[in-house]
Amino acid sequence: MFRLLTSCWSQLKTAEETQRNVTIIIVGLDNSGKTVLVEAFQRLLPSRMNNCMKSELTTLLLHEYEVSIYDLSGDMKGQETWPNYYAQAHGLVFVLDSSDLGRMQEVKIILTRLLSDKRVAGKPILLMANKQDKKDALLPCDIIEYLFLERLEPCSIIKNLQRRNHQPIIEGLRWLLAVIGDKYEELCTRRQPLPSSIPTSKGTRSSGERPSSDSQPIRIRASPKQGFCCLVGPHRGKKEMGMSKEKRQHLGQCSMEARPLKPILQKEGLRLRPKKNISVTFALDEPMEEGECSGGNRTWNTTELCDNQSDDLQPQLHALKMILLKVMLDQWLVRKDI
Ligand SMILES: Nc1nc2c(ncn2[C@@H]2O[C@H](COP(=O)(O)OP(=O)(O)OP(=O)(O)O)[C@@H](O)[C@H]2O)c(=O)[nH]1
Ligand SMILES: [Mg+2]
Repeated sequence: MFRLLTSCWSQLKTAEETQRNVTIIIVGLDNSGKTVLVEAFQRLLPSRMNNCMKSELTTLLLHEYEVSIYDLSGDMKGQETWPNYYAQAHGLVFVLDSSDLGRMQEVKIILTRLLSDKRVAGKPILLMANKQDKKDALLPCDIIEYLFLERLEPCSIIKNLQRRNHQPIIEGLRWLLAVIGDKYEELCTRRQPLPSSIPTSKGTRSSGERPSSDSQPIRIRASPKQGFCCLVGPHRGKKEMGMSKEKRQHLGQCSMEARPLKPILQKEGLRLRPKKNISVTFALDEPMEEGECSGGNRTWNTTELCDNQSDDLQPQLHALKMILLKVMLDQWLVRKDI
């Protein structure tokens, strides 16, 4: 009996010792689906009530991680508070509404601003292209093209509305945690506590209030096998690969002209450069050629999901709800050009 108790105790201690506390912030424009995403996480994973009752904070348990997730508001007032959380975060999730073409330029600008922040540089970011179920949604390769994401991890996940399996968003979170886990010590040393008082905006999470028409919980079905590469691989037609003329025109009608991120960063005195000896999986750089999709000429670092791509996915592409684009931001350095 004593031995049994000792063994239970030592197992408990080991579990405690190996537990890692991770902080993730979820950002993106208002109405992009951040809160819905957190609610989906809460449904899928064991969560913990927070004593401090901060409405924007959710604590989830996944494997050896205790994950504190801050769901930050995306309206103008909320965006002003984001920088307060950067130093505390181990990693970020950026959610964008793929169907809101009129705000794609705004997405690009805030993403640029985000990536330029020294407190964010080197931290992993999971980019989620949400609302793929909407008929006007930009295809993932269009988003890559528009945001000038040159390359993506091929293990990105596609969500399919038709099947009842939420596993992919968990896979996305797992990916983020795995990257954080790899450089946990380093990320921890960079962390700073939250400022004691952060002005709140209306957008702190309030479960339950959802505007009517779009009110669908996330239903994501695709298995991790449905890798991003099946959307952007060379077997797709050129027309599908590039942005349609109408969409380009629509984007062109936005109040602000689309500009590559690199010049924006340079104008702001910032420079992107790849780390030496590391294969780059995500680059913010020059725009691609017309009709060329980032997947067309990429060299995949891993064959894991490319091998799993399936042609029978093709008819379902427009029914996809959400796509996770795993962005290896940590393989790029953003630094002040002195
Ligand atoms: N059609 C569709 N609607 C979605 C999807 N995800 C979220 N929505 C809807 O989009 C609206 C906004 O979602 P929220 O999660 O509140 O957006 P948010 O990013 O938290 O917005 P802020 O808190 O204002 O920054 C809600 O009506 C959701 O039901 C999706 O994948 N497809
Ligand atoms: Mg919200």
